[in-house]
Amino acid sequence: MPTNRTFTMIKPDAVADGFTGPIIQQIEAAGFKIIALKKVQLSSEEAGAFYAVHAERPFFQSLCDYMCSGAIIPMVLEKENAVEDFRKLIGATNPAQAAEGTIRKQFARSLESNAIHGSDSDENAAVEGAFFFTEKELV
Ligand SMILES: Nc1ncnc2c1ncn2[C@@H]1O[C@@H]2COP(=O)(O)O[C@H]2[C@H]1O
Repeated sequence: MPTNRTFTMIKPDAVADGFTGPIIQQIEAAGFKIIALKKVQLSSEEAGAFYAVHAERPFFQSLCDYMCSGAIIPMVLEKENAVEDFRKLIGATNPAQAAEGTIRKQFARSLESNAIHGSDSDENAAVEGAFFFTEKELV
């Protein structure tokens, strides 16, 4: 995946709360182009595989249960400096610490149910994008 791309997913709390439209609107208004988008529901195994890096963390099982509790909207986005700019747009992992105006500040419920994911590096963006989308879907 080119380095001007990042991976995101709108998480089950935000989809269930009806925030998909407003979140996508803010993403596009911030200059990100949507390269790929779909709606899926993860199995417990898929959630565990996606978050394998957190397997030893105390919140791992709860995170997997939450992530397969409802539909999610994975997307690949394109913009110059995509990874860094997108993490600024979504704000801190914990919405209580997220800056005013960020997506998590506006739409997240809690540290776990934090509305949206954003890749933390170009390398992880490529791996995470490939988890959900084929090469043909990422042209
Ligand atoms: N201390 C924590 N307790 C519960 N959930 C967490 C904690 N830290 C991170 N998470 C969740 O784990 C997720 C890892 O990916 P994200 O950074 O997108 O969002 C994170 C939260 O949803």
